[in-house]
Amino acid sequence: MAFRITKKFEFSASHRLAGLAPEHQCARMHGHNYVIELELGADDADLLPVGFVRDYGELSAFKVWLDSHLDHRHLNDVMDENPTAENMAAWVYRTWSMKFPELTCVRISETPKTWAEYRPSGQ
Ligand SMILES: Nc1nc2c(c(=O)[nH]1)N=C([C@H](O)[C@H](O)COP(=O)(O)OP(=O)(O)OP(=O)(O)O)CN2
Ligand SMILES: [Zn+2]
Repeated sequence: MAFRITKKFEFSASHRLAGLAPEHQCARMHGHNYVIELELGADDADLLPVGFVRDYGELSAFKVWLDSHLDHRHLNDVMDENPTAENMAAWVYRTWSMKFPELTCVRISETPKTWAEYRPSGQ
């Protein structure tokens, strides 16, 4: 795709990761100040006449959902899957790609040093 736009959002939440050795630090409940980025794309022919892939302002619906569903929540209570950054990125993609068909990638950061992304093949 020729055009890509991204918008960044933030939320805070706790989690614990199942399936790790008991002494692994992430097996204990702990929290992160998460950063999440949505990437949307369009080919030249699909750019809106105004010159947008999609108006950034329309992504405010995602912020509303984030604040009500994830912010200051315990992610193990919210998600059916283990709340790793990878699983979260894929879950958010599945949840929002219907609303935003231009969605190409979801990126999640748990710490300033780490990023996980979900980008279906071909996107
Ligand atoms: N591939 C993944 N690895 C880890 C995930 C994950 O979601 N995907 N999650 C965690 C923990 O939840 C947490 O993010 C800790 O990460 P880590 O970078 O290991 O923690 P630190 O900040 O303490 O690491 P430093 O080495 O001190 O910077 C773990 N792994
Ligand atoms: Zn963690």
